[in-house]
Amino acid sequence: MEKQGTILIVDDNTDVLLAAKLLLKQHHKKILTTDNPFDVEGLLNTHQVDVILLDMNFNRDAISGQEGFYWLKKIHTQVPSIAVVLMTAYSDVKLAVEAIKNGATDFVAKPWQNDQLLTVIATALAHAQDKQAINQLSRQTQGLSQALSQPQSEFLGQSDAMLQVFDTLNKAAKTDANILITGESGTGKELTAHAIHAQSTRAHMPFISLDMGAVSGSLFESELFGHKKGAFTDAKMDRVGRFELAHGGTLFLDEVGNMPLDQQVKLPAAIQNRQITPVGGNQPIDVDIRLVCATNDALPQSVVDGQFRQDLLYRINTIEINLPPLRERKEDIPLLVDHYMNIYQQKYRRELALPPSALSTLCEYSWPGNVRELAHTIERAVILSEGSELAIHHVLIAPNTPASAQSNSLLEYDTFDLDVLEQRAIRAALKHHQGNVSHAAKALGLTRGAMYRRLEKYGL
Ligand SMILES: Nc1ncnc2c1ncn2[C@@H]1O[C@H](COP(=O)(O)OP(=O)(O)OP(=O)(O)O)[C@@H](O)[C@H]1O
Repeated sequence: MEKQGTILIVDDNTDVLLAAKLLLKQHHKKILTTDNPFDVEGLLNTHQVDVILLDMNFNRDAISGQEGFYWLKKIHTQVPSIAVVLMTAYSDVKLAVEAIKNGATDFVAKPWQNDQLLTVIATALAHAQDKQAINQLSRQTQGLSQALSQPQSEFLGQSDAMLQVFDTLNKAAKTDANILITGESGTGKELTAHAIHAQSTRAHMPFISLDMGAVSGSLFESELFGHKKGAFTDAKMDRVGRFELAHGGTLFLDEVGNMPLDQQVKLPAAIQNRQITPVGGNQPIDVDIRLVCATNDALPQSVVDGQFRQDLLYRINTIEINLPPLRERKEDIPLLVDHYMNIYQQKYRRELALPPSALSTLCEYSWPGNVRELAHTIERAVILSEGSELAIHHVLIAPNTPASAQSNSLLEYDTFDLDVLEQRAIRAALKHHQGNVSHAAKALGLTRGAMYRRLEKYGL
């Protein structure tokens, strides 16, 4: 077995140091020794020590062990995850208990039994490694939750419809009410979910999201509630579900309308009771979450069609925020164009003026892909414009033609470029299905994943 761990032995008796070193070096990767506890601080600065075997008395006549406690405290202030095993020739149970109470991992009496010392050090090493792993995970989680809870971009709007959205959002964000966000693809549902989290009292806690459109049928329960090792063939170890990960924070279920009916059964009770049971487990776990869901499906209709449970809809839509399509709030277009021009001019180091004719073309266009499409259109225009003005005629396909004519242009074959034809088909399908990506993908014979890859590719 590969030797592991760096052990530091601190004892004023050099015979003890030598004996312990000879024994431990057969089992551990690196052994450091010092007879002077004042050296410890420097050693910890230069080495990644996992375990310290620390004498409790350094003055010949001292037998109280208080010195050991002093150094123990100092070491933990410097490196909290280090495991410290205290040793003394004057052992007694009281001292052992006090050592543990003061944060020692274990205690050995001198002279030691070799087997006993090896076991104590091996256990302390495992303990230290667990602590290091937990520290690393908690740092990761902190970083992740900070990154994830950052609003991805500014949330803009000046139309009456968007002012109404902001008003509802401000009122609802402060409560723990379940919120359902509806709207076509690209209208800003995910952005809204982030804004809710950022304005809630949970802002410093995790924002955990799950795209229900991307989870395969049999894995829903495990994704949401976690599973216990052995719960099913592939469950090789315990797994924490999204509900638990979001504890204290916000759980965002995107594309909630894509959840298969048979997988919806356990969700209403979990939401109602804020309690989940991992697959294969029998202990319910309390979870303190704020639930935000989003969909571009008309869920009441899905209920009528027998595709969505009514009790689930009632649980998730305490407050509903509907994001209107961009074509219904054209007053927002100049603001958004300005915003994305700033972003992309900075990104591509360009300085372009926006001619009034370009702005009016942008305002007249129907934006089936909503704000996402607008952002991508501006980005392409900034890259492709050759003069000192933003030129949009390259990037907006037949911008002034009405939507019906745009889809007919498919039949005219003014080009045989497959990419252009594919783009047009996707735009037409999105238009036809009011921006509903799932429905458009289905109509085009694509999976949602393949559809999203194409939307990304074409910047739609
Ligand atoms: N009001 C807005 N202000 C600024 N940017 C916006 C706004 N609305 C949407 N966006 C931007 O448009 C893009 C699409 O937004 P988002 O992903 O939130 O839409 P969505 O409704 O969740 O889409 P889908 O249903 O396809 O997942 C993002 O880059 C987002 O930052």
